[in-house]
Amino acid sequence: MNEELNALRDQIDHVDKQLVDLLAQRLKLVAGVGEVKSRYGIPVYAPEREAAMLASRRAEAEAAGIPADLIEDVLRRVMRESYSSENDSGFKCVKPELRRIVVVGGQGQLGRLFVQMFRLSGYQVDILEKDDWEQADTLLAGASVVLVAVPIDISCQIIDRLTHLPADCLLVDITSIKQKPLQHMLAAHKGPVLGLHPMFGPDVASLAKQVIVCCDGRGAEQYQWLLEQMQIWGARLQSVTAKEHDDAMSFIQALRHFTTYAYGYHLFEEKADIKCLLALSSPIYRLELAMVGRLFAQDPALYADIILSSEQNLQLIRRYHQRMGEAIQRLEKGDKQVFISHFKEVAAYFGDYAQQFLRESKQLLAQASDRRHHD
Ligand SMILES: NC(=O)c1ccc[n+]([C@@H]2O[C@H](COP(=O)([O-])OP(=O)(O)OC[C@H]3O[C@@H](n4cnc5c(N)ncnc54)[C@H](O)[C@@H]3O)[C@@H](O)[C@H]2O)c1
Ligand SMILES: O=C(O)C(=O)C[C@]1(C(=O)O)C=C[C@@H](O)C=C1
Repeated sequence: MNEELNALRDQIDHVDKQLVDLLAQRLKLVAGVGEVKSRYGIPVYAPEREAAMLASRRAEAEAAGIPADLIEDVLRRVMRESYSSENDSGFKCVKPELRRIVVVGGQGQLGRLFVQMFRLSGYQVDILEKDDWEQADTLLAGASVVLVAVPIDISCQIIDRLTHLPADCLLVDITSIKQKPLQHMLAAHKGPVLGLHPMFGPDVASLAKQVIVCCDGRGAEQYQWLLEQMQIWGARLQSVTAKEHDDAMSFIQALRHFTTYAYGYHLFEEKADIKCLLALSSPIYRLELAMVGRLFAQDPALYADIILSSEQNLQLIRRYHQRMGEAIQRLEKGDKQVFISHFKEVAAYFGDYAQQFLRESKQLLAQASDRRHHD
């Protein structure tokens, strides 16, 4: 029996090796695509091409009697590799006549990423770090763009110092909040102003598909090139007002980070045994625990700054706390029907999204499960 099994396994090894060769061939072709795209300034991420390609491969898979989802999963993972490989050829420089770009805080986590992307696109970039302010006047006098990438709590203070930029210089920031920094930028500088919020952390391998929120300050025609440049990097731009941004971030960041922190704090106070919880977890609980645990692997100052950035955030958190109390009171009544009817009201609010989220999370869980191993 073992021999029979071994013979089949040998053949599987052989096929898998062919897969490795095919993937190597594919990545080589993708490197060629990256080179062409870099020359002509074509965006890394090509959603229409992906959709057409996936549709054809799915149909072929079905015809060959294998699940269409299998080839789609494989190709999506392969294309993730394409995005980072296409960074290697650099990017077309949309505005080669630009003088220098100064990134204030350019050695920080996110500042460094922007410095790298600008340099990969052929721009001259200077970094202004915390001990460099003596040379600031010289650096800033020759700048065409100043990008502020300092910690949130000092962002406005730093912006207030940028009062002597060249009149045509573009002033940009990447602070995680937008109304206050944008007001300060408009007050400090009379030229073009743009607020950005990259919706990703420093660990992304590529900007393909990553969202960057853009909030207009002034002089849209003078910063249009930067939007084009970021699209070439593969980013998806979302233009909103600074208020719309901050209102949404109260939910997406402040409330989310707070509830995650509170959940971790609760586990700690309850002395919950993480090892045991993990051993007995379903994939969804493991994923939830991972979402909580990953917060505590990161910089507490960033989270403190985000949550404390506005009174509006604290008010939202207080209302959440109050609603938890109300939900507990309903439970304490011990009336199952009350719970069910309230649950249905909330489900109606989610509407079709509830089903969509169920489908999406199923796929995520299947992928998380692939990565599981005995530990
Ligand atoms: N890290 C993220 O995931 C993330 C995501 C989106 C937006 N942001 C925003 O990016 C900005 C920077 O965040 P980060 O995580 O890169 O922080 P960071 O602490 O890693 O980097 C900040 C940099 O600013 C420098 N700095 C501090 N004081 C300075 C001064 N007086 N003058 C010049 N430079 C100074 C620091 O030396 C450091 O290199 C913040 O506004 C944050 O809201 C961060
Ligand atoms: O065809 C392209 O434009 C590519 O960049 C190649 C490729 C791929 O790996 O197939 C990668 C990224 C694009 O979003 C689409 C397809």
